[in-house]
Amino acid sequence: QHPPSTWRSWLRDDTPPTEQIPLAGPPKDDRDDNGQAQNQTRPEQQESPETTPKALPSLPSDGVTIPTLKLGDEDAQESDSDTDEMPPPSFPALNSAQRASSQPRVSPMGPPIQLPTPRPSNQPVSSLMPPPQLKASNLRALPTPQAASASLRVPTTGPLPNRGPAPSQSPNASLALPLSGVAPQTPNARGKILLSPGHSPLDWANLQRSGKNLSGVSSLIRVTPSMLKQNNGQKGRPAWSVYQGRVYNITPYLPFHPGGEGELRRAAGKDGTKLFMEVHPWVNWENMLGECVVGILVSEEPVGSSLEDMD
Ligand code: HEM
Repeated sequence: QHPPSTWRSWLRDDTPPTEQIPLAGPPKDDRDDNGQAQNQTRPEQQESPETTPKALPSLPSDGVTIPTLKLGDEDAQESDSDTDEMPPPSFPALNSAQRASSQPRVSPMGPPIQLPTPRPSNQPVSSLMPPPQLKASNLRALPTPQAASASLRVPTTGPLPNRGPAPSQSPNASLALPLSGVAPQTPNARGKILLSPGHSPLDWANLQRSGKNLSGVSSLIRVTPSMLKQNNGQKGRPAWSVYQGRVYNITPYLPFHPGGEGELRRAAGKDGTKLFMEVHPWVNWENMLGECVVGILVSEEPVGSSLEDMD
């Protein structure tokens, strides 16, 4: 398909436009970059490069819009010329179904040419997922001032847990502890006690990492109920306690127990699982007493049996 001769006339007959018109980069001299002057003044330029290129008189200059050439898109040249005063191509016909539809133009010279569909820059790319919709139900409600203050409130009664004594100039003088030295194990509102210095949870964690033998045994042993009952922490004996079948030496942990030594002693020499679970099922005793494991609780040994026989 060839363009109409009326606007084809300014091109050299022997030169296809795609070969002669520079399609990339800025103009290298002061010529017009519409391609007309370049093509028509080339011979003069080759003879005298200093001559300013001029359009030939055959160029229609009165009121005719010069088609703009786009980079590497010969088809765009044709579509640009369609918007001018040039007559449209003879095929397809103006009232044909091909023009009415959005199908690409069918060329008699070859397969249909797919025109790039211009996309407005403010519309999303269709192959991408749309952004998620924000629903009010998906958002967590902010805590109300009442709930926030209740959860963050410092206990109003008793000493502060794991802290030093309150200063004497405390605004609430009636709750201030006497600065007498050793901190008493006074339960607070949650039943926690004031641990003596050097017995914080962090101190216990450091002691567990120290490598000291906290179990009191050189290797894990089988503990019978009678052995457990004997090691109840009284008369200088160690305090053993069973939690879910494992026997722990709770003796070194006694001064570190946030609930107080007395509470912990209630489970000495017996199975403390039920007591433990009643008070603080969220506490991970396997981690906290990992270095205190003595062994496992077994049923009472028959007389004469040994550990080897049970293997
Ligand atoms: C050897 C096993 C035990 C370990 C490792 C242990 C550990 C702990 C820990 C870490 C806390 C602080 C909990 C917190 O701040 O949320 C605590 C508190 C407490 N524990 Fe234990 N405990 C043990 C056994 C027991 C037993 C047998 C009792 C009672 C018979 C007991 C009674 C308490 C009480 C009353 C508190 C204070 C209240 C509380 O924090 O909720 N504990 N214990």
